[in-house]
Amino acid sequence: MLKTRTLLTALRSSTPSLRNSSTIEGVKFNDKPLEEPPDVWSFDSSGIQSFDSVPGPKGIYALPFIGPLVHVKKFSNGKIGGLNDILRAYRQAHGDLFRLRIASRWIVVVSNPDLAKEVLSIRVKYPFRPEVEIVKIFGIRNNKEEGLGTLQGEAWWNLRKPAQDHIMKPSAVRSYIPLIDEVAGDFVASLKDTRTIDDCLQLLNAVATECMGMLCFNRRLGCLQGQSPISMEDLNTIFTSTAEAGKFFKPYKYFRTPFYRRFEKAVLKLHCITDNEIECAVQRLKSTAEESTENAHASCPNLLLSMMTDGRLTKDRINLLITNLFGGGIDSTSNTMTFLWYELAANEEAQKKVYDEISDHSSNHGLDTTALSKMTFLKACLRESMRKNFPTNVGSVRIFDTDCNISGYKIPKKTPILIASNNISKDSRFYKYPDQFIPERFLRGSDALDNKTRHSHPFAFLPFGFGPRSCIGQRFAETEILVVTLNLIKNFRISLPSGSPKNLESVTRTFTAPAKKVTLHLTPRPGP
Ligand code: HEM
Repeated sequence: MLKTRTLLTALRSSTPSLRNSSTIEGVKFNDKPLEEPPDVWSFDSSGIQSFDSVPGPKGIYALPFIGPLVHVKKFSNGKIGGLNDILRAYRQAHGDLFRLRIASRWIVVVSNPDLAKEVLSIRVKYPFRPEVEIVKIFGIRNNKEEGLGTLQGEAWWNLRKPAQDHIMKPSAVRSYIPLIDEVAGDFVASLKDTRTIDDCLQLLNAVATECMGMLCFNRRLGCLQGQSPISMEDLNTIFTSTAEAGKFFKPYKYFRTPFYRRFEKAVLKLHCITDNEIECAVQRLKSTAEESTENAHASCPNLLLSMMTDGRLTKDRINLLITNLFGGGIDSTSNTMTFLWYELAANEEAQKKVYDEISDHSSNHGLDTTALSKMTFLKACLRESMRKNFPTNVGSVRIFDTDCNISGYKIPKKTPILIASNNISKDSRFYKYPDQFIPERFLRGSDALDNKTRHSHPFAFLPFGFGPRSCIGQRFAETEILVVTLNLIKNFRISLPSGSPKNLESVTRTFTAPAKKVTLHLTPRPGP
């Protein structure tokens, strides 16, 4: 808890000797040298097989540019299907480790949890994720540094380390529970007279934006009353464009195409919104600090303030980070929550168990932190929903700057290695009955299930990635989804319109989204 005096000290502190410091009206920021990340990986190359022996397409299918075109045709019956379908077909043809051409480059794909573990356990100083070209080009054309998701090397680490110290600490996330609970409570109250949610995702976008407003700017943005500062259309443009921009032809590299211009406009708007919000948040902090008595703000968790007073980040980098968090935290959670609600609506029995669990553990006096930790079945439902409706496109990609040994093959440095997590989580070898919603898979001690049905390999399910480059917002996202869902199910029984399919079809952009509008019916539960 931050007391007013601490706030004042933090806001007034200034150290003349700090390097790279900049100021927001008297608030000092600086870049302190960071402790070095751990060991660099090296391997013994004796006795391993060459890269050419890695299974994969041969002959015409292995040719640069031509290969990808013909193999897409071959493996998808002439249709350019989803990348996951193509990877599944490749796995069936070549096994769990194969290489294939994307344009002129080789990439290596691993499709089982043991191989995923092998790749993700390679410890390097700065894990490298492939660049997103359109983001890079935007940065160059607008003189803006790249964000956490696409920065590399030491620059990435210098941003990631202080950010994760503040965002990933369980105590930091716990302190946001009452604030998320407040948003969730208001949301559920706004549904009092609603019997049908026409477009679930649209509504959840507003809830997720409101929650991110609390995390990033410490203020209620008013999204539940239709006052969202960012339009969902702009966020859609950003995420759809980053997914689309990776495709074969990239004219936006050379010209400001209409596609690129739409992307640029949406990202600039996002920057403008966060810059403005941060400025206002700093002003609010200053006036709070100048008041002599303690008030509500002083005892609230405050990510922005803790970063400003931490001393390792400049003002520009804090703005960049907050922009990443705000932009990255909306689409991801709203889509994931929509799938979870669909599953609960489609699976009456699971929903009843969630309701019973909520009735057993929650009270009417706000959400108790320990109560949330007891909602094990609800958590299992979330995980099972993410397994079945995997939230991201394909899976994590890693690139190493030294050669490495994967399963006895030498993988040359700089070769992207893709962990096909989306496919692994739906592979019947690791999850029997993959199309069925069986939350018990993720319950500890669920001995009634056999090993093939139960979740039994930690690397078979990686919706947030793994390791130092994993999702920095994981804890916040999970907490938000659980708290909002808990509030909904506590107050309403949810169901699908008659004739709805059991499984919701999806489209993959950066985050997986429902292919069609999701409509839900609400039946109020009896009061306490
Ligand atoms: C259900 C919701 C979410 C899912 C499924 C998700 C998933 C992911 C995944 C798979 C990655 C890449 C991991 C890897 O390469 O190994 C990632 C990275 C990232 N996520 Fe999330 N995410 C979610 C919510 C959030 C939220 C709420 C925030 C912000 C508060 C956030 C911010 C980020 C950032 C900044 C990165 C880049 C981290 C880095 O490269 O160091 N995410 N996320």
